[in-house]
This record gives sequence, structure tokens and C-alpha cells, in this order.
Amino acid sequence: MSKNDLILQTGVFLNQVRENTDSNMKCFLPSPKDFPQLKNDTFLRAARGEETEHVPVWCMRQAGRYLPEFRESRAGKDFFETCQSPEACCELTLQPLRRFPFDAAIIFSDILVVPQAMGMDVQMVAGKGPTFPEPLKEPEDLQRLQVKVDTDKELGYVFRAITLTRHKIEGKVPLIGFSGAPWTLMSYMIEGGGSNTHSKAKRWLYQHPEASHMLLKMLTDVIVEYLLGQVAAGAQALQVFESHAGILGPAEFKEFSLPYLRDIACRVKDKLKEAGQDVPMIVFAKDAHYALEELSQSNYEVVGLDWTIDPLSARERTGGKVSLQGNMDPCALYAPKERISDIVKKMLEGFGTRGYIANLGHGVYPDMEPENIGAFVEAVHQHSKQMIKQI
Ligand SMILES: Cc1c2[nH]c(c1CCC(=O)O)Cc1[nH]c(c(CCC(=O)O)c1C)Cc1[nH]c(c(CCC(=O)O)c1C)Cc1[nH]c(c(CCC(=O)O)c1C)C2
Repeated sequence: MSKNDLILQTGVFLNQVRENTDSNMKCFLPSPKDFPQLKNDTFLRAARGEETEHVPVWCMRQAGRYLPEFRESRAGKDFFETCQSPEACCELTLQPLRRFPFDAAIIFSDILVVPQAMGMDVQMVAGKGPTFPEPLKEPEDLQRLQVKVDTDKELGYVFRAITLTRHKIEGKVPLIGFSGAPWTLMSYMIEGGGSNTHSKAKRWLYQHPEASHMLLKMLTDVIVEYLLGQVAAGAQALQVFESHAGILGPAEFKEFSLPYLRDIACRVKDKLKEAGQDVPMIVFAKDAHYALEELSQSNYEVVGLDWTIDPLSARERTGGKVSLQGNMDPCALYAPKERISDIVKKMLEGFGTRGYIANLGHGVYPDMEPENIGAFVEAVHQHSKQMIKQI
């Protein structure tokens, strides 16, 4: 063997050692204790309706394709493999914080990891979005699902991502954990992906109400364990996404969504109370303005709002029972910066500065200018500081 061959082989060997060490990295990941002290708790105080020096702000999908560094990190990598890497999730969660003074971070993951944990195959297809090759078609298909999910085993990668990120965030801002709500997850599991009408999933509600409740209950049980696992791992707040609330009417929402949203909050809170923990919970039921009163009495500290609700009437209808989060139309981020500032000012005047967390009414879109997200954050901070000083 020549000297060059030997050097080459040694190099290959060392790379293999490094790769093996990386794949065993979870052994070296930090544990969920001794977290750095929280320096900015504005978001948590606002969630609890306490006084703050400025209105806290974060954006749904703040870690996303609108950031060139996000596109670079994700390039060529499978979406769900990325979700399964604590290091990758941590990096993607921290990216927006390096650019903007957000008051909270949300762990990079996806709501569809829960159906995966229950035994369903979900793939992220480029240009199409999440796809279930074998969606649920008839009630008998429920037998394919895992009823009792060991969340530590099936979703431990999310918990490890949360623990790592909570350490790496260095107490800058709180870290939000999340889950999809039962109805939204059920609709994906039956539709097999995104849909305009959600008619396949809604057919179940009208043709198979009992099986629908059975599935919603199964999902609720997993979600409760999953959210508790996220808190044990280091999540400091929790958001439940009922993104498909708007395709239900008020009666169907009351029967197939609201009871499960309530059950999740009650069971998570009861368990946390036993452990002496108090973690604010946010419910975001998109387009469910018809259910605002009920949502404000469903045991969540914060109700997230989409942009179809007027801030002042949202305050009136929720009667000061909860903090509110939202709700600038994401498309307002296409406006020039001065206009964004004016829109933010009006929004703050409508909501008031107490018990309020500024956010968009839904996620940031991939074609939005990072600079305009910066302008949104700055406008919230600047205007709210002035308003609070004048009180
Ligand atoms: C950035 C991203 C995510 N998911 C998807 C993407 C884009 C794809 C990519 O980057 O490759 C695919 C991805 N995942 C999903 C979709 C929507 C598909 C559809 O119904 O059309 C897409 C494109 C499903 C999903 N996934 C999520 C929801 C609820 C929020 C909402 O209403 O948008 C939903 C509905 C939650 C979610 N998803 C994600 C986060 C964490 C990042 C952050 O918010 O900063 C969160 C909280 C991350």
C-alpha cells in the first residue's frame, strides 16, 4: 500500500467514526434540566394577561422558506428526515431569532408527525405538500392505527429537539411547543393531503359520526401525551393548531372540534398542576370566528385569531377572559414598510396593549421579504412602547 493510499484510507476511517458518532449524537444531547435563565419573559407575561413594557410579537411559520438560510439548510433534504434531526430542528428554530427581535420561538417540526406516530405513512412531496399514500377510507381502516402510542419512542426526536433548542436559545426568549388539533389531523388522515373542500373528511362526520368520534378521541389521547412530553422536554408554552376549523359550520365545530380542544387543555393542565407547573396554552382555530365566545371559555389562556376578525369586536366578544394573539393579514407584509407600520398601529389600538401578543393571522408565505417581517416586528415594539408609556 502506498503512503497516499494509507492517508486516504485513514481519512475514510476517521470520517466513518465521525459519522457513527453523529448518528449516536442523541447520547450526547443535553438533558431537560439546568436550562439557561429566561431573559425576556414578555410573551409569557402577556399570555397571562400581566403588564409588559412592550407588546410581544412572533410569527407563525417564522422558521420558513422566506429565509434564504432556511432554504439553504433544507436544500435537497427530506422534510420529515429534517424533522427527525434535533440538530437540524434546533438550527431552523434559531435562524429567525438571529435576524429579528422576536419575543418567542416555535420549535421547528410539523403537525403531521402525530399521524406518523400512529402508524400512517406521510411524505412531503415537492410542489404538492404533505401526502398520505394510504389515507383512511372507511371506519374499518381505524384498525390500522396504533391506539396506544409510546410518545417517548415514536416522538422522542421532537422532545430531544426541544431540549437541545431550549439550551441553545440561551434564555433569549421562551420556546413554544405545538400540536395539530384532532379535527385538523383527522382531516389530513382522511383526505390524504391538503384539500379545498375537505369533503372526504366531512363525509365521515355525516356518514360515520361514531367512527369520527372514535378517531378524534384516539388523536386526543396521543396529543395530550405528546404535549406533556414537550413540556417535560422544555417547552415553555403550547399552541394547538385547529387550522381546518373554518371548513366546519358552528354546529359541527361544537360537536367535532370544541369538545376535544377543551379536553386537551383540561387534561394537560391537570397533569401539569400535579407537577406544580404552569404553562400557558394557545388555541388557534383558523376561521372559527363563529366560535369565539366558546373558544374564550375553553381553558386556554390565549386565543389566536386569523385576520377575518376585527380586533375590537374580538375583545368585546371574549370579554377580557383571555389574552388574544394575532391577527395581521399575512399579505399585508407585501405592503411598503410605512404602510405595515400604520396597519400595526391600528391593530394595536384595536386590541389594546394588555393581554395581547402580536402575530400574523396565519403563517408567513415563502415569497415574502424578510425585511418586511423585520418592519412588522419593529412596528409592534415601537408603537406599543409609546402606547404603554402614555397609559
Ligand atoms: C416550514 C414548513 C413546516 N411545515 C411545512 C413547511 C414548508 C415545507 C418545507 O420547508 O419544506 C410543510 C407543510 N406542513 C403542512 C402544510 C400545509 C399543507 C396543506 O394543507 O395545504 C405544509 C405545506 C401542514 C401543517 N403544518 C403545520 C400546520 C399548522 C399551521 C398552519 O395552519 O399552517 C399545518 C396545517 C404546523 C407547522 N409546520 C411547520 C411549523 C414550524 C415552523 C414555524 O412555524 O416557524 C409549524 C408550527 C414547519
